[in-house]
Amino acid sequence: MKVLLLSVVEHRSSPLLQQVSLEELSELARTAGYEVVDKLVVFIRSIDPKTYLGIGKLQELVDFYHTEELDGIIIQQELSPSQIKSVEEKALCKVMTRTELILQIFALHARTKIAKIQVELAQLNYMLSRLVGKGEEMSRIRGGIGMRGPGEQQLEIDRRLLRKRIHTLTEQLKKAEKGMQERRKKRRKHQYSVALVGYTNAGKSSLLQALTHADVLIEDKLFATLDTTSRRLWLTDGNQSLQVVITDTVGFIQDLPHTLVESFRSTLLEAVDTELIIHVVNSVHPAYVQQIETVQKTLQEIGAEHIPQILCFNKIDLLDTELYLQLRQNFPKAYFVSATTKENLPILREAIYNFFIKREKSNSSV
Ligand SMILES: Nc1nc2c(ncn2[C@@H]2O[C@H](COP(=O)(O)OP(=O)(O)OP(=O)(O)O)[C@@H](O)[C@H]2O)c(=O)[nH]1
Ligand SMILES: [Mg+2]
Repeated sequence: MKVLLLSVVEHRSSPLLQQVSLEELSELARTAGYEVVDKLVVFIRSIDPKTYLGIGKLQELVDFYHTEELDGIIIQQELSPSQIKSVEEKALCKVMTRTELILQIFALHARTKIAKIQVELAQLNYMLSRLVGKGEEMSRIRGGIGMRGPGEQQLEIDRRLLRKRIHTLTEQLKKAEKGMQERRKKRRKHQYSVALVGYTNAGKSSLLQALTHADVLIEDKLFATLDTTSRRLWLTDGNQSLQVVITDTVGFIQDLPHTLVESFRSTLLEAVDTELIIHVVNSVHPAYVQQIETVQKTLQEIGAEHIPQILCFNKIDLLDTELYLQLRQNFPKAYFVSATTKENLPILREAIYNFFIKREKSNSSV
């Protein structure tokens, strides 16, 4: 499946960031199984209401890439349904937005019943929001008065069917979540808990495996993990020992589609409803600073910003010495580990241990 990737931007602001997010779009496309023939940033003076990127630019792309021979074009920006239709008519191939691509990956990777329901809900809500937009576009064309056209009647039917299915799924999800919460509560009783949180592909599952020898899915793909996995972790300082439950979670991404955040909110909240968060960072990613910000923002969005965090830079085996020293200087309180070589994992274990021991002491002294 051959695709062309486009990011259409109005200003020439921060070309580096444009490049990084295009690189991420490319990773997303690869994860979904597409072959990327080319990726480019298209600069425009202003958004064209009909085709978004403007008919001239579009024609250039169609001629240069023979888009009719491609399986699709994936666009970083959120085009309206009518803009997508216009581009499709001109390019003679399917056009998809980044949101749709992410939804597709989630659908591909969902394994448990609960994840499957959550993904379908997110997809349907996205479709519904697009249909609502379509209705508005239509009524604008009609000037707001007059008879209902056949197209609009169909829209009404589609909308009603979507809403019905959304309602059924929401009920199913509520039931499944309740069961999950109860099971987890039982498990968590009298147990210390930690969550591994971070940008997608940071190495959260690898760390869980390295720390607990759990058999979890690790892939060089975005959103490999959609279901939360919990494992036991034994920590000791030679005298005293304690058991901690450590949970792997779904990764975060910049501009995570709103409907996905909504659908996964309860799972995420459940997963991070712990005493401690280990925020895992891919230390060799060129945009690691933005990735840290995105994770903090998402934690805020789900109401988990108050939970104490340990910042943990992973993949240090790939870092050159200079960068490593620089990072250590910039983040003096952070931990620097490698899930692959297991470097510094004992120090991380010690930090987790100390966190709970300290808390225990302060609790008993109150
Ligand atoms: N060199 C190196 N590679 C690592 C390290 N940790 C993880 N990786 C690789 O990074 C990729 C992503 O690892 P995962 O553990 O699946 O990452 P994740 O954060 O769970 O990703 P998602 O579940 O997709 O959000 C895999 O190819 C791992 O082999 C590390 O310390 N060093
Ligand atoms: Mg994972």
